[in-house]
Amino acid sequence: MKTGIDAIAFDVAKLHLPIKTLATARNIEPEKLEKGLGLLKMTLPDTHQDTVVFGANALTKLILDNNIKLDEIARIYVGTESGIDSSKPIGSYLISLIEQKFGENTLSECDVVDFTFACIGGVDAMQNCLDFVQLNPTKKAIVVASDFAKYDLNSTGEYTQGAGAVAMLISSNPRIITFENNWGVSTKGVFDFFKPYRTISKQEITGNADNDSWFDNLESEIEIHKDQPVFDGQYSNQCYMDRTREAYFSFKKLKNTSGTVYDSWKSIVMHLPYAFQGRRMLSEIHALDASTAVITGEENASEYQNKLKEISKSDDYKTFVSEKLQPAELASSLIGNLYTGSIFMGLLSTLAHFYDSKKEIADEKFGFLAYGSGSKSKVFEGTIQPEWKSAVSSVLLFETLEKSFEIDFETYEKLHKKEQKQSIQQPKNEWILDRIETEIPTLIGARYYKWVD
Ligand SMILES: CC(C)(COP(=O)([O-])OP(=O)([O-])OC[C@H]1O[C@@H](n2cnc3c(N)ncnc32)[C@H](O)[C@@H]1OP(=O)([O-])[O-])[C@@H](O)C(=O)NCCC(=O)NCCSC(=O)C[C@@](C)(O)CC(=O)[O-]
Repeated sequence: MKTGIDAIAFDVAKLHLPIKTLATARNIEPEKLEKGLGLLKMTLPDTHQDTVVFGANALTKLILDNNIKLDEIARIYVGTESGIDSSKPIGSYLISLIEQKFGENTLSECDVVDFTFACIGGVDAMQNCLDFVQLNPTKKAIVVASDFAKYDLNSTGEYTQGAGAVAMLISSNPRIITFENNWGVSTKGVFDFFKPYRTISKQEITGNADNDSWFDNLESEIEIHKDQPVFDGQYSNQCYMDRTREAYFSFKKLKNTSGTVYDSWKSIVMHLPYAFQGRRMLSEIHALDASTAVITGEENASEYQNKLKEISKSDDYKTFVSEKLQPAELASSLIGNLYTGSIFMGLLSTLAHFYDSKKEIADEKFGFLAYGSGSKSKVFEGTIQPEWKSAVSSVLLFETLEKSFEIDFETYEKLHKKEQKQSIQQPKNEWILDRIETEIPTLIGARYYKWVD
């Protein structure tokens, strides 16, 4: 029995800062960001938006565009690394918002949970839902991948920021893509990128050592939460390359083939923290799995790196990139990193590209290379289904991204520092964060959302 993605919808932050504006303000050559990393815009949440809002908007679109009957949905599994609570999952918020709009108890028998493993949590949620549908072919599941990729000002991650969500209906006999049950996996516990609990000593804040209560905090250390990660950019690239290579060859072993795996893939969809990450990282796999050996593994470290550089500049590799990788990069250049949603946005970008250019891709195989810091990679493949075009015709990806609203650098910094209190754009036909409780002791921090027509 076939299982896979039957329908897909997205919601991306509607504000953007042109990368050129950021480059100029930060004294970086714009060509480095545009031509070196493939960045054109970075999207940013408005003051009324957060991870719940993006997830709920994508989920609402998925339900409305595809006339989904909520009593058929057995589970909604969320991939996110931008949780807003250490106990209550984003999934719990999504249930209450969808019931607010579609009727009380419409999802009361639906199983929900969040999956967190940096950018790969959405793929973990999907794999789990595929297994579930395989066991329960009459049931359907929804996967929502929602995140806000926020980095410190002036950091090397700053130009890769982005925000939004992708929602997908997982079913048997799906219209868009079916997945085979071969999952190459590579895992290693590392600190390439993470969001630790951080503390500041109360003494540093108050200037005295007596540990008096400070805003009801009795502990001598004050915990702070930051959306921005602690990370080592170049090391994270190395971990990405190592895990992806290992998962790719583990996948090849599962397929029990001696042929070049990527040759059987029409398109390759990778986790893209920025548009050109895939093309910058894949030259090694391209060489190692080539039908005629280009690198032997006998080279010393610097010879090996030089050879990879040479390969990445070769005509053969450039053709490989433009044929197999570029369609997935298109949306990423206009959005930035979506963390868990990035790989699914890459799929949507590829589908929208072939749809807009009127190319038939039914029965073609797509390869997926997922990565999450911390670190884990999963490599798997899927086959595009005959009804893919009708299933994506209402998605209007590039048309929607074109309408994004440009902001200036000053507004960007105010939003980043949370100094901007008023919405930049009036919300319409979407969820908004209405308020956060500050008074009632048993509800402190509770977040309330509402739909705006
Ligand atoms: C990714 C890095 C490290 C990049 O770091 P960087 O310092 O911005 O850039 P770089 O120096 O590594 O590379 C710039 C490229 O631009 C080129 N260049 C230079 N000047 C010019 C010019 N004038 N004209 C044209 N090209 C130019 C230059 O040659 C080079 O291209 P290459 O040849 O090496 O491919 C940085 O952006 C960063 O720290 N990002 C945050 C972390 C990150 O995204 N890591 C990626 C892997 S980890 C991951 O994907 C997981 C993640 C991050 O999504 C989190 C999760 O899992 O939750």
